[in-house]
Amino acid sequence: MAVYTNVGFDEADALVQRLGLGALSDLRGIEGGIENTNYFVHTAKGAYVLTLFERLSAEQLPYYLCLMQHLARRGIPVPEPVAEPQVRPATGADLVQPTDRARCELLHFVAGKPAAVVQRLSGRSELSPTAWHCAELGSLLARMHLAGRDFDRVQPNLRGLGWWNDTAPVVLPHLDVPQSALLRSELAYQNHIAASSAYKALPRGPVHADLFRDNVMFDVEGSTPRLSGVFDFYFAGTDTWLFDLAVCLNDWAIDLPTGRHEAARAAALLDAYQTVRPLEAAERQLLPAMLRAAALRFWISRLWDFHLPREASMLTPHDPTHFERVLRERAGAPTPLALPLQAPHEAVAA
Ligand SMILES: Nc1ncnc2c1ncn2[C@@H]1O[C@H](COP(=O)(O)OP(=O)(O)O)[C@@H](O)[C@H]1O
Ligand SMILES: N[C@@H](CCOP(=O)(O)O)C(=O)O
Repeated sequence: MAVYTNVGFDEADALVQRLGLGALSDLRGIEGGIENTNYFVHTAKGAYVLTLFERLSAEQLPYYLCLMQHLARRGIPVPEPVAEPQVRPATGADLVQPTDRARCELLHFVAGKPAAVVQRLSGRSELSPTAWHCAELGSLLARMHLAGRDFDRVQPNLRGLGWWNDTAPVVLPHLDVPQSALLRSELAYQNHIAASSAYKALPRGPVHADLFRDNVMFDVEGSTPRLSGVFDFYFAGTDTWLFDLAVCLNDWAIDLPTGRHEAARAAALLDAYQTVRPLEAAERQLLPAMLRAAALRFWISRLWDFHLPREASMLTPHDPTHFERVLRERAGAPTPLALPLQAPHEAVAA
């Protein structure tokens, strides 16, 4: 469980009442998660999740909360944040502008921390996905990318290349010689890729950037699992759609003990994605590089969380060696997927 900040019953009750959700009947710290403080909240009106943001600032949060609202309103199964009811002034003269109002309405403060209350999704995560689950995810991911095209806010992926470059020197002292060599060489490779014209041509928009198995829920209808929702948008940002796809492939379509690519699940995910949005030539070309980028991103963040842990009541950091293995696999097998990945005329040009 990651509970960095304890929230009292009365304080949570005051918040949900203010949001028009009725009286609080149950408040429980959530097991799982590493980034923020999360509680399951039950009120007279239903089931919600209260999140206290431990690292993100009140200035950064409207991007994530408004993105969730935007996607939910376009039919993507995303928990919609609960807005603060507006107190209407007697005259229209001092009404706030819609953008500012949206920012204030979705963001709350609890125990001195910025906080949000979102709908609780039904279902459960599937940690041993089949090709069927991967196809459900692939289709949802493509629909989510398309639904984000008219989202009007821009905020970079805060765990993107700049963060990797800044954080590598912080974790390097904790690594042995082969690990340091891998980290340095992969970072150099990713900086080279990011400067290429092929990379600059990649389509981009708001991406989830952390769509692991534990951030997706499935309901079972009869014997058929149906994706019921995706959550935890707090690593989202404006980035390439391909990076988002690579994050998913690296978590949903690998053999976990070895980190090796698993062909049937990867094909199911990719086919379902491409049924909704076919990949462009530059994306097919750079998929192997983005699979490496996605492995590097989570290797660095896991190293950082592991070697520089934060204070929490209970916290189980994720194993960094997993993504070291995935990265070695990806770097050693540059075209693991059944796609025409690199036509001769599409070589990466710096
Ligand atoms: N909207 C939601 N609906 C249902 N369960 C949720 C929701 N948000 C979070 N959870 C539960 O809380 C856990 C931790 O949430 P997560 O967002 O992954 O935390 P963190 O951002 O701290 O890593 C999840 O594994 C899930 O069980
Ligand atoms: N998914 C990341 C870490 C972020 O944790 P989450 O619980 O917020 O998804 C990882 O596995 O390293």
